[in-house]
Amino acid sequence: MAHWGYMTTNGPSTWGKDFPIANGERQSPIDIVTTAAEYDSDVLGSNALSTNYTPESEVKLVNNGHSIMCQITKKGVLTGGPLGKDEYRLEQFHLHWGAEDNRGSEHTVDGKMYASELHLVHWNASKYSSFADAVQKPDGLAVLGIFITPGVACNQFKVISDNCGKLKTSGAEMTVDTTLDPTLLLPSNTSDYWTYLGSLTTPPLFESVTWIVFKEPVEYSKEQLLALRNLVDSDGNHMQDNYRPPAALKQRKVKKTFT
Ligand SMILES: C[C@@H](CNC(=O)c1ccc(S(N)(=O)=O)cc1)Cn1ccc2ccccc21
Ligand SMILES: [Zn+2]
Repeated sequence: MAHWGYMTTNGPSTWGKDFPIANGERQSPIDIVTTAAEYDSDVLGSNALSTNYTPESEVKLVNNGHSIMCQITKKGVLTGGPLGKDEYRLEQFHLHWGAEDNRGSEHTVDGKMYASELHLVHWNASKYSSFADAVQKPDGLAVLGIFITPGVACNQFKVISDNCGKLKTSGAEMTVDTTLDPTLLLPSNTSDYWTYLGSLTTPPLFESVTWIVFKEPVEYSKEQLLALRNLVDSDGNHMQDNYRPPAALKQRKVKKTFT
């Protein structure tokens, strides 16, 4: 089978051929209709979402052919909010972006697309033994979605944007000898978010993700966004517009932690 991607010939509209779950009941991303989201005080009340990440002492970057990914080696824990007492372990983070600032995010807010979307991927270490074990379980994964909008540079993201040029080709990997604190990639307000049950947004599209999408976007500079657009994908083209459009909400409710 032609490897999946984001071109006309192998993009999101073709994924259902090899991955029938593409038309499933809990697919991601979705359009977040803000007026339809339900305020849920017990999601907020019982225990606030909390992150406890250990800064990486070196940064392992991989161009995996459809995004740039940072592999996490230190212990980082996400818990609380919709995750209850379960502790989810940070595994990796990566991004999706557009060829221009008017598109690139996967989730949309009342139809609005942001220039990019950062995903911090976690797996349920309270219930499963590894990422591979958790990846197909309905409560296996939790992903933090952070909207990115053009503005001032994000200092913590510099180690990635400054090295995209060296990760040009698909399969390229590198280790940068510098620290990175994933906490500093999050927006300042991590209390206000939407949450719903969804899936991986790329094949195999497993329906195993509790999504937590922050309301407040983070700013990256134009140069940082341009660095992403200069990456090359597995077909040797510029890696851009690597986002899946919103899937049907079907019988799901989106919850929000703010009024
Ligand atoms: C999950 C795939 C690899 N994909 C991901 O890990 C992944 C993570 C997050 C997102 S997103 N954009 O939703 O945040 C998308 C994909 C590997 N893989 C394929 C089959 C398979 C079977 C067992 C273990 C791993 C397996
Ligand atoms: Zn993603």
